[in-house]
Amino acid sequence: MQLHGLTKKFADTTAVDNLSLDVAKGEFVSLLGPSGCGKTTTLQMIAGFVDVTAGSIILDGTDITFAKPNERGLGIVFQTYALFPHMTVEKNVAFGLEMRKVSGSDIARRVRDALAVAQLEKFAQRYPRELSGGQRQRVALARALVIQPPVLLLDEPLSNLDANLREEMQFELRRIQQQAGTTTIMVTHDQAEALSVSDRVVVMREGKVIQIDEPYVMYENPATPFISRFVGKTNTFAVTVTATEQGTHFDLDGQRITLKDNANRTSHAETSSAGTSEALVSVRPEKIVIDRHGQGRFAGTVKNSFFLGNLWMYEVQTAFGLVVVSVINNHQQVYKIGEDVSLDWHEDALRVLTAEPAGNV
Ligand SMILES: Nc1ncnc2c1ncn2[C@@H]1O[C@H](COP(=O)(O)OP(=O)(O)OP(=O)(O)O)[C@@H](O)[C@H]1O
Repeated sequence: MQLHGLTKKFADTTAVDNLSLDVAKGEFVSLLGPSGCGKTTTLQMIAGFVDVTAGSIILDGTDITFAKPNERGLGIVFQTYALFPHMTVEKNVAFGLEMRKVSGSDIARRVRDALAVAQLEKFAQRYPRELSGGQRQRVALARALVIQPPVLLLDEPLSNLDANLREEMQFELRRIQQQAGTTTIMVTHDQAEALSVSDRVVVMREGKVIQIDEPYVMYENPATPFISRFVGKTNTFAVTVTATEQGTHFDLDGQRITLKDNANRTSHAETSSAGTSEALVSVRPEKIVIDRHGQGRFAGTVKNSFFLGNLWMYEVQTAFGLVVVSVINNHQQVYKIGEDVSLDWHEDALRVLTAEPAGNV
């Protein structure tokens, strides 16, 4: 499916601004961004529920920009997955095929297959009220997949589930999608969900696409300070970067730090005649090494500690601000509030983010 310059204006709001995206067959793409960034409007335009102001939607070579929703044949699962309460799971899943006048024996076979993929066989004769939230969500998925849609649209499909179930269902969603091989576009504001299930993530902000990348690439190389904070947690420091023939460096707490070539994702930094530019340097909490024996280059004091089960998170006061450090809980590295520590990181861990205009970070 290709989206070309998709734009939606509501009176004085441009909800979606010139969005282009090419989704490959079988690919799982997530639209990720904060509330109001235009994700749902994009999905609604693809589904045909919202008219397009400009641009086009191409499905398997056919322009469907102005097709009615039911002519598009897309599978759709919304946050409130309205199952038919008076129908069994089996009947709910069969409904779309009956509407399409598929023959009885084909219906039975396809429903059986869809229930198997969603691991719902033993619930086939139950009613929705007799199922848990996660099971109901799997019925909604099976119902959407059974029609073998060319594209499956998911709008915050897991947001009604509680935290544990949600995480479990992320893996389920990925498994079911891969097994069915269905091209999928999902809307979410949850970055962990987007990273864990998608082949590629599209980050949107104020109607515009600001980065499209594979989850790992996006996490390692966020294009802007906004993305580095929105996708995962990070520490940022404002520094003055100097470019010389020998390389690029900046000073932090009396140390000269030379940047590796891979550190600079954004190339449009304004460089002054002295060869300096203002930049934000970022380093992820898990890439910082904390040490109580003074092995690191930067001195600090533990201000706060948070136990997260698999991780400890420490807030460490340094000369260049409060730094968040995460350490895997391996029973060895437990630091107390008030303890003096030192911090360091591998030079590969640094990323330089060009500062966005004031008020836009
Ligand atoms: N029917 C409408 N009329 C006017 N403005 C609208 C309409 N629908 C959406 N908008 C506006 O368009 C912008 C994008 O909304 P959209 O619902 O696509 O965002 P979103 O990223 O999906 O947010 P959320 O995560 O909160 O659902 C918002 O500023 C919203 O107020």
